[in-house]
Amino acid sequence: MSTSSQFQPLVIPRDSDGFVKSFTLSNYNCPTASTARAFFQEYGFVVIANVYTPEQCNDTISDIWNVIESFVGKPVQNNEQLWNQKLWTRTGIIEEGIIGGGSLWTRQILLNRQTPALHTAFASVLGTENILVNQDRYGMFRPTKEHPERSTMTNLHLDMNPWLYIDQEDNSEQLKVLGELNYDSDDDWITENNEPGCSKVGELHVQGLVNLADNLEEDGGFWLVPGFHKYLTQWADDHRHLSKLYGHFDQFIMIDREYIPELYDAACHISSRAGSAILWDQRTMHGSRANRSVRPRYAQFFKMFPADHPAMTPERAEKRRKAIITKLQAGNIDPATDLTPLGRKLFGLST
Ligand SMILES: O=C(O)CCC(=O)C(=O)O
Repeated sequence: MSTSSQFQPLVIPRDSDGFVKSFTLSNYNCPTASTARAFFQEYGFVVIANVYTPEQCNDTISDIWNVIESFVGKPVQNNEQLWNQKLWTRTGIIEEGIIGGGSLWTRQILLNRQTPALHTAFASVLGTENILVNQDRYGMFRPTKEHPERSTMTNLHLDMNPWLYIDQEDNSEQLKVLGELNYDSDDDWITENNEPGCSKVGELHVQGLVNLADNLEEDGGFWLVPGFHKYLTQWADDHRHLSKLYGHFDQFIMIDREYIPELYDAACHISSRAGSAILWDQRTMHGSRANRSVRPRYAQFFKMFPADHPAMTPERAEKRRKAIITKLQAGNIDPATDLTPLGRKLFGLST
């Protein structure tokens, strides 16, 4: 008989419009940053408001459509009839509403990564301003109210392997995987995201997204099990039988409702306003709900991590730097003039 205690999901504070409580940060040292960090530690996530300006949200939505139209090969933004399954299979991971297969490298997606308020949000939660930004993709969920077949898959997952996380004695596997990255494939950037090391070392890993339009529960999008980050090690130990469904070294674990109905019942949609960032602890069971509304859901995904992480050897940092410079050039971005000093640091081009 299991002696483990039962997980009690937390109730999330919301405002009168149904949006989850958010924090506005003026800088890394402001008193609200400590309050936001305490909220993150308690709930496993935090919403930071006003990270992108309304103009930046609109420009980024336009960029998402440019990317979609480049994938499908014709203009579709203004004709919803064309947002059909046949065309959409060309846009990325259609079941999860992800635009792009590996990471994306447009001018807008790259320049967004040097947004000072985004840096402040991650720095406040990570407890250091000396951080690097990853390279990732966009999310776009088509409206489904009149087209249920366009729905994404409501899912819960972890961008890590919870059983490796609790069973490993040290971070040697993480150091090996990250040390072997050559950054010659767009998928390498996703591999970089999903190596949190082991529970005994206990690093904090923080993922995030910015919602580009107001995002209510009926629009679908990001949801999570509040407070799960503190329960992950016990949960992984109690659910070892599920590990057989995955490869030993898999670092993306999506779990169907039939195996964890209690977590699907406990998961909450993190409704937030346009321009808000949602940051979450990588140990938190999370994913997305399907859209049920007449509005698209738009988002950009992130991870940031301390620049002085032991796995960032000089050799790896140099390969990463060269790969980013090549991509910046392809995106018509001159690091000297288009990136800010903060941007050059975040991209790992200067210390
Ligand atoms: O907001 C979403 O669409 C899901 C994001 C997510 O699960 C992730 O980035 O790991």
